[in-house]
Amino acid sequence: MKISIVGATGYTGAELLRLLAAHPVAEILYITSESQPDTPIHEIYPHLTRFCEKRLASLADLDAIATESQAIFIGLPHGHAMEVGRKATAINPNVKIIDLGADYRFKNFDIYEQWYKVPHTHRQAQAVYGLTELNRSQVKQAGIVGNPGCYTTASILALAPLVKAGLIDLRSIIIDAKSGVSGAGRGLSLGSHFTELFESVKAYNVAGHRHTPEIEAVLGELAGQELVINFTPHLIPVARGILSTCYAQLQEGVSPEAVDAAYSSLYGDEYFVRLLGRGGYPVTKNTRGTNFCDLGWHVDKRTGRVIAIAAIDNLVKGAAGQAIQNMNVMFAIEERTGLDNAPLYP
Ligand SMILES: NC(=O)C1=CN([C@@H]2O[C@H](COP(=O)(O)OP(=O)(O)OC[C@H]3O[C@@H](n4cnc5c(N)ncnc54)[C@H](OP(=O)(O)O)[C@@H]3O)[C@@H](O)[C@H]2O)C=CC1
Ligand SMILES: CC(=O)N[C@@H](CCC(=O)OP(=O)(O)O)C(=O)O
Repeated sequence: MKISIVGATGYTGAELLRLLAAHPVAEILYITSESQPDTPIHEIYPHLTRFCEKRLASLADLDAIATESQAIFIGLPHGHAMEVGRKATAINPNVKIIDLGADYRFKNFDIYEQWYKVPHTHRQAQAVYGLTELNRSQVKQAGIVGNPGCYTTASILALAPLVKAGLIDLRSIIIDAKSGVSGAGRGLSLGSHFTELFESVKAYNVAGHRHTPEIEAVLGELAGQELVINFTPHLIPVARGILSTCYAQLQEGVSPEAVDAAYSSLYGDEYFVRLLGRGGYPVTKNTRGTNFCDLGWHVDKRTGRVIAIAAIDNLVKGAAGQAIQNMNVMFAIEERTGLDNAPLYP
């Protein structure tokens, strides 16, 4: 399996390199950076010393990258990935693309343009949304995968069983989610400054975060009808981890056992979804550095609401891990390959 990573100097690129170092089948051909070409990657990320000491190439090498690779992971800001995807697939129509950003996540390009404020220049209707547990059979056939966002992975996994089984009022969904700061990438900004973050928690992009239309599109497809949600993200002073707490009104007469059955039926056989059951409390630390999503749910008899909670590592199940899970599925490699490590604890 010959693969390359475009945008290897970002946090998701570095996490791909960390995880792929333990992948017995993937051979990394090219890794790229536009700001630091020719630099050995372990000089930028010393934790990769002995695991990946490759010198960075750049997009000037895209002809060779596209021709020689079977798959290209793209870890670039939105708007840039689709240009790389467009050029790479023109050079080699057989190369598979796994984009970690938003450019291939939407079937409705108007919604993408409305929320991301850039024109969509590679409109591939056949691109597959890479939430592996929900779309495995399509991922298997895909040439291009749009890997989901981090908040969306946790929130959709928490709500999908309830939506799919028709157990909740679709107009009542509220998602309250918290993310570690690596979710914002490696670039410097005032918001990710230690003194701004430490000993503090804040909400941001209330009623306007870009993961809102992504969650609505996927849950709407599962429900077979359009829906709208409230989604409020929060920044917390940790490096990794997302905790997504999701609320919805249960339909009249839905029993707690019916809620339990919806979760077991969708995820009972899923290795990377660990069901903590009714009354379970997922903890981000238990998923740290791994591709697991831990799920627990509660039924509040007083309010008639169900509260579903998901914990993931934003850089793994929320990005690089799920991207490798998708690569494994696309190339008929056992799905856990390179991803079956225990969490670092405490
Ligand atoms: N961080 C997270 O938890 C998650 C991130 N994502 C998405 O994955 C993608 C990568 O995120 P992340 O790794 O966090 O981002 P970073 O900001 O950490 O890294 C961005 C990467 O893109 C490159 N880059 C930046 N600007 C340009 C440009 N104009 N042209 C070409 N390359 C550029 C940088 O390379 P260099 O400067 O060396 O050229 C770097 O390798 C984004 O789309 C993000 O939204 C998705 C899920 C989770
Ligand atoms: C903490 C933080 O800033 N998180 C990022 C989401 C990261 C992610 O999943 O990004 P994309 O969907 O854009 O690929 C944010 O809120 O924009």
